Parts: sequence; C-alpha cells; structure tokens
Amino acid sequence: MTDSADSADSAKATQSNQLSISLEDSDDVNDIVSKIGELSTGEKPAVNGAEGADGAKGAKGADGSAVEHEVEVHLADIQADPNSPLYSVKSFDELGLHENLLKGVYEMKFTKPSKIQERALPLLLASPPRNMIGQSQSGTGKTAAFVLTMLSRVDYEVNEPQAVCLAPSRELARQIMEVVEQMGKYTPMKAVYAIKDSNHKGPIDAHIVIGTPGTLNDIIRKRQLALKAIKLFVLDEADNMLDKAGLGDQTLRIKKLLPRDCQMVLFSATFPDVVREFAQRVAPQANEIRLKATELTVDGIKQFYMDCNSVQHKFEVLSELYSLMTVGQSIIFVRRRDTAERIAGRLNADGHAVVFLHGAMDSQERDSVMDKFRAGDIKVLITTNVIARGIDIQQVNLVINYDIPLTGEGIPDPETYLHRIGRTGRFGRTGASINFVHDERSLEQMEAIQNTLGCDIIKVPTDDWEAAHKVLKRALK
Ligand SMILES: Nc1ncnc2c1ncn2[C@@H]1O[C@H](COP(=O)(O)OP(=O)(O)OP(=O)(O)O)[C@@H](O)[C@H]1O
Repeated sequence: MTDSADSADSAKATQSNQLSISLEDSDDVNDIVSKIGELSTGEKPAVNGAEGADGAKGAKGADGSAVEHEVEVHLADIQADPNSPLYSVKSFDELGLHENLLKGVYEMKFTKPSKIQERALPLLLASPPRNMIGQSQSGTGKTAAFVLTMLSRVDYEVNEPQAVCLAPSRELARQIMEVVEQMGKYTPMKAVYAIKDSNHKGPIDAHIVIGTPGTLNDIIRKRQLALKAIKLFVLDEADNMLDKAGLGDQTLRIKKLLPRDCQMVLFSATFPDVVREFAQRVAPQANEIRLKATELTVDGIKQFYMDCNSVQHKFEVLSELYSLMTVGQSIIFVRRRDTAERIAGRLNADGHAVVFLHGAMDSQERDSVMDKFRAGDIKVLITTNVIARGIDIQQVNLVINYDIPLTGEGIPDPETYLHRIGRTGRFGRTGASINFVHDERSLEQMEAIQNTLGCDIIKVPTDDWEAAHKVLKRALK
C-alpha cells in the first residue's frame, strides 16, 4: 500500500482499486513535532481551541479556584501546519457538501477541515459508494467525517431508515446524536436512538439510527426497524465494535442482516493488526486511511507517571494532587466498578467534589452524571473503560490512569491507553495524563505500553510536591 501524502485523488497510483494513505508522512516530522512540542510545553503559549473560544476559560478548578487559559496561539496556526493532523489544503466548501450541511458546519465554528475530514469526505461521498476504514488520532474530527456522510447520503424524501451508526457506549451514541442534530440543523433529517431505555413504540421511520449494538439487536428482533433501505452502516470505534472479545458478535449479527451493497464506514484512532485484517473482510475493497503505531499519540498531550509505594499511597497521592493542583476538568480511569465507587467515596470524604460513572448504573443516572460533567457542573469524574473512547469534552485537561489499562487477559493495553488519554488534548488543545504505578508489575505494564507506542512518559516525584506541582502546572497550562 502506498504512503502517499498527496491528495486522495493522486494516490490512485496504487496497484489495486483500493486506496491506502498515511496521514503523517512528511520528511520534516521531527522539526514540526519539536515545534508543536514547544508550543504545548508552556515555553510558548498554549493552544486553546477554535478561534480561541475555549469553554475552559474562566472555569473553576477542582478546588474552586479560577483556571485561566492563555489563548495566544490559535487553531488556525496549527491548521496551517502541514504535519498536524488538523491540517488541510482544502476548505469545507471544496468537499462537495450540500449548502445546508455547510451552514450547519460553519455554525459549529468549524472554519477548516482537519486532515481526516479533508481526505475521507471526498472518498466517502464518491459514487458509487465505497467502504472506508479510516484511522486518525483521538480528537481530530472523525465524527464530523462520518456524520456528514450520513447526512449527505440520506434521501430525505424517503421516510425509512437509511443510515445506522453504532458506538460502544450510550454516552458516545448520545454525543454522536448531538453532532448529527447540530450538523443536520438545516436539513429535514430525522434521527432516533437505539440505546437502552430509548423506548421505541412503533416501527422506526427516522432516516438515521444511532445506538449501541445490543439495543439495536433488540429493536431488530422486535421488528421495529426495517433494514431494506439501509445504505450506510457506520461503526465508530470500529476496532472495539468488531473485536471478538468485545462487541464483535453483536455488531456482526446486524451487519449480516443489512443489504449486501450497504456502504461500510469504520472509524477509529486504533486498529490493532488482527482487528484490521478482520475489518478488511467486513468492509471489503475499502479505501483505507491509516497511521503507523508511532504516529498515534497526540503531541498536545503530555504524559507523566507517579511512582507510588503501595495501593494506599496511590490514593494518598491522588488526594494530595487534587488538593494542590488547579485542574480544569479531569477524568480518573480505574479498572473496576467498585474501585470507581470506593475512590469517589474517599475523595468526597477528603473534601473533593467528585462523581463516578460505570456500566452497572441505570441509564437515567448515567445520563444525569454525564450531562452534569459535560456542562462543567462536575469537575472530576471517576470511571471505568466504559467511556474511555470517543467522549469529547474540550475542557478536560487532565486524565489520570489510576489503574494502568489492561486487556481482559491482564495484558498491557496500549489501545485503551491511547483512547483514555485522548479524552484530553482535543483538536489541538493541550492536556496532561498521569499514570499511577504502585509496584514493579504496574511499572512494567506502563513501560510495555510506552515501548509499544514509542512515547515519552515522564516521572513526576511523589515526595517533592513543589517540584511535582511545577511540572504539572506547566503541562496543565
Ligand atoms: N474542522 C474542525 N474545526 C474545528 N473543530 C473541529 C473540527 N472538526 C472537529 N472539531 C472538534 O474537534 C473535537 C474532536 O472531534 P471528534 O470528537 O470528532 O474527534 P475524534 O477524532 O472522533 O476523536 P476520538 O478518536 O477520541 O473519538 C470536537 O469537539 C469537534 O467539535
């Protein structure tokens, strides 16, 4: 497969009809990486988002003190950098979108497409439809790429379901719905949920269905969803959705019922080799946009670790961290549901206002916690891998891996690590992640992840809070 950096069209030199392009293939990567590194370490002003309009500005820290974010380098500067995943040569106007969709896009304050949007959209919208396996780093705008595809492909005159989009969690499905509603604001589109407790009565006549695989299967079983007119099947977090150990069975059951010529669109920041091979079978002849393993980390996210002496010490360090640091919003990831609840209880008892979210909570509770966190009413969220993927809250500037991510078999899990830390550093913003290790084993697990990804994880002392504060403050700026 070719690694051409040229526009999608020029990559047709590939032998097969298939197209595979790499998003990061400049000769000058080091130069640019160091430039972005400088920008985000605080030596130069930090980047804070589209048009400098960052919701974190003026937000309160976990301790109630004000968090001020300097906004001197604008998204426009990053988007002009050819080696940034946010760079593009085109404008949205040149991507072949309907003017009603452009209105929606511009109202969301998107001025320029990101690299994945610029490259994927023309391929996704080309006729006849082609399958797509699209990869791009966390927070680089994959959602808009597939949402605009759904909104473009649907025939609004036909009141039948035509596009289905599945995600691994209800929280992510709800977030995608929000983007569909915003981008589709000037179209007559109708979209419905297929998530638990979404309470469908009669047959679905909406154009777009967004949900999770288990609930969608239930709806199909109850014959509430006609599949014959479905022409687009989107899997967000596709590697997770196809993973045999995860949601693979449920997703494939649905796929088998769809019309044969249905366009398959698979997006994720990660595609481990074995899942990618499987994805290629699920989405044959797909155009592919892919990244190398070493290109997966986002430069704006500074990665740290704190070496604790014991499980008890780990908690003390966490509590101390929240006493000392002024953090915008943060997510603490733990391995188990009961740990999430326990740590939340203890932090609350220590005077920090935190909440937890996990998969055993009922739908209403989950929605309420997430809505409050999204609105900024809650600053610290303790959770499991249930929301490790996709959740986009721009004000989150710190992610803590209280437990190092492991697979179900207890093996270090670099994909989940990337998705977890990718909850910060969204679309050019800066953020920090801190890994907590507490013994030889957890240190080795973290190092295994570090080696796989070829990233730097810097040690922050746990016995010198002044020094720790200095390092982290700079990263959280
Ligand atoms: N062209 C654009 N201009 C400005 N902001 C954008 C643009 N495209 C996307 N965004 C914003 O960037 C953020 C990240 O986008 P999105 O959630 O789609 O990332 P993603 O690639 O799906 O990440 P993940 O892999 O974590 O799911 C969102 O807040 C989105 O609104």
